[in-house]
Amino acid sequence: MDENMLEVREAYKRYGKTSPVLRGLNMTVKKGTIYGLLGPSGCGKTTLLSCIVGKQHLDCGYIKLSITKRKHIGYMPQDIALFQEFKICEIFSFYGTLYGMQPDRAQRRAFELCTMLDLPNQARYIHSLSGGQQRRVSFAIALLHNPPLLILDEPTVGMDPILCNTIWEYLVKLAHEEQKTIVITTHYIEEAKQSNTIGLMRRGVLLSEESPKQLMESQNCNNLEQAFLELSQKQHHLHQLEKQKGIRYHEYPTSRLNSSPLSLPNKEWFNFPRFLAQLAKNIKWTQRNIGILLFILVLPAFQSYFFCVSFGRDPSDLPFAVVSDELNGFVKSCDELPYNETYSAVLECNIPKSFSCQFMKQLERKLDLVLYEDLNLAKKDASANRVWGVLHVSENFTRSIEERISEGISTTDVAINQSAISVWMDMSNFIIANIIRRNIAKSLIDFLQDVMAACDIPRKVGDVPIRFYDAVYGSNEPVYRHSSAPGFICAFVFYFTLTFTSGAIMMEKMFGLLDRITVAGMTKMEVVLAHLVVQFVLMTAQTTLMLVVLYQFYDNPLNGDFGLTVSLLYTVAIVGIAFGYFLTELLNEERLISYAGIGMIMTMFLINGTVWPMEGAHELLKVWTRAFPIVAAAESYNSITSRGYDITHQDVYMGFVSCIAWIAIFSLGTFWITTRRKGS
Ligand SMILES: Nc1ncnc2c1ncn2[C@@H]1O[C@H](COP(=O)(O)OP(=O)(O)OP(=O)(O)O)[C@@H](O)[C@H]1O
Repeated sequence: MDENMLEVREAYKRYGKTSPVLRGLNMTVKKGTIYGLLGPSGCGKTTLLSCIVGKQHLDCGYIKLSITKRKHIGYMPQDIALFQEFKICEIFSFYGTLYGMQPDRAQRRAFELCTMLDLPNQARYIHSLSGGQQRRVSFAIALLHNPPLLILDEPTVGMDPILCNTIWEYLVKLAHEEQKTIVITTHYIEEAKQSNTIGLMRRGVLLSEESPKQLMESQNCNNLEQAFLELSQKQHHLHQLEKQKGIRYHEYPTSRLNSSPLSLPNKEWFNFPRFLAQLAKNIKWTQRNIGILLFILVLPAFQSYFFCVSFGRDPSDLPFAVVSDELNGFVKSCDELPYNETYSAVLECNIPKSFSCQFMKQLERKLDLVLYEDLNLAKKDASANRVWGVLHVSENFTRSIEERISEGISTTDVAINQSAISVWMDMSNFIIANIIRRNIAKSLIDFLQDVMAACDIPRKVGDVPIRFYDAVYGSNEPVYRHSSAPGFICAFVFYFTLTFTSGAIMMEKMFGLLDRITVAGMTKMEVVLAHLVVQFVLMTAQTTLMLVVLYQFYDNPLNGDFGLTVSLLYTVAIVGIAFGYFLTELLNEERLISYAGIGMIMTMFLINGTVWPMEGAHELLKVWTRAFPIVAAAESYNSITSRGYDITHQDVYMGFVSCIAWIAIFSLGTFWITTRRKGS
């Protein structure tokens, strides 16, 4: 092994249940040599390199490296994998810190590489560079710390031939003069001639592993392409023969006895400079995407504002038809009624105009009354959705009301019928229908009290015989918004942190950035902590704005301890972050994560009491609904803010317990999927 930098033995690898990509591959790379790995597209070169640098695990077999630290590898992935919002110099400084280089050394080395690779001014942003220039920056990063082992996945794709030549000359110099070991994949077979060894890969195995000269001699060819063709044909014929004879060499092994991860575990789980570099990178990204930042900051405040001004307020300007036969054929409106007389022989009622007008006066405070003369026309308009309903008052309404008061139980059936107000309503909207019904009933009670007063009877005689004392919690005139606010606030805090976390992680994952920085030595812990710092600052700003809107500008109840309220919101935010990480590991696709996030928040709104109280849910749902993320937290938030409970109350601490349990579940889930993924 002393002579060898890298050994791969009996390597098997497949993705899911598909046919294996690596089928018992063996590879040996000597120290101080260039190893050109050639093969057709899809033969498994990138998969093999990913296993060598530790991005993935083999299913079976092992990889032996004679280096001891991850940072001894210089890795250039196939994807460009660069932070687009960074300047060239900032990228070098970032990777310099990851590799543990002194800033001035990193700068000097960056300058050398930029000159050699003919890169533009280091103050240029990555996104302003051409594809080829970005590839060269990516190549320079792999060389930055002058590592003993270079793993380069197609570094020369799309490059100018002169530059390719310069790069190969440089690689040859590195291998021969500085004893660096280089494993390089390329599609340009001819350029690989400069390698010391060529590995020809096809169908997941190496067909040969020789120097270019030996390879051409052994295949009796005078160029590498022909040699590769010869070997491929031999492999094909052998494969056909084996198939005919029913021999199945290189099948995926049923046991995983030899499977082993890369022999370079990252022992240092946390390194402060690396953490700072990642944090500075996150801050820079946030600063350079100021539009997104402002959107993230202001959106919750806007949502809170819209919630306060639109949610739970009584619908107004609802048109409602009134047909009063007391007026019909006589006058057009109550204003035109000329008289003021009593009809009762017993009572001396001082009736201002008529009782139907008195009732309408109460009702028009709540509804937009439209007077009709014809009942059928009013009903037609209700059917045509022009009014929310029709209210009909009979011709003898005032007289029959008086009779009901004066005659009591001797009131005639005719008077009882004529004193009843008839209503036909559009009940298609549950909330509006119930509010109209409530308003009619309330107006009727107020009207009856007016009648009592008009007839010189104490007002309270017309009162409903029930007395509501001061509310134990909340107000005597409950506002729907107040009871929905806890569910709304908790769901939004959860959702915002979830989207920000998954967005940030996916952005790094999608372009291969996360893999690259991980290979360069960054640990998951450093990535997570750096993200958490930015997330907490943003979350604090978001929550502050949200709370100001909800509690300073609008009168939502805040009766409990403010510190406890904020602590609960932070706990909810951590659930959102944990769920964000979980989704990014589970789904690995931005679109699916968005669907999952939206599905989650919709479900929350349905079951956490925002739209309807949990107590109204089906019995079976009621049993487990509190176990759902954020539902117990919303209940806890309500108990703190509306009832003023403290942490010792079960309703309050169960919110925290539920959140902590979900944080643990999502974190363990993330950990489990991460470890499984590497192996698949
Ligand atoms: N993450 C993945 N999930 C499922 N299949 C994958 C994944 N990555 C690669 N593959 C499949 O594995 C096979 C080998 O892919 P790989 O990228 O290793 O080939 P390659 O030789 O590097 O190809 P190229 O030269 O085009 O880059 C391909 O069939 C590819 O579709």
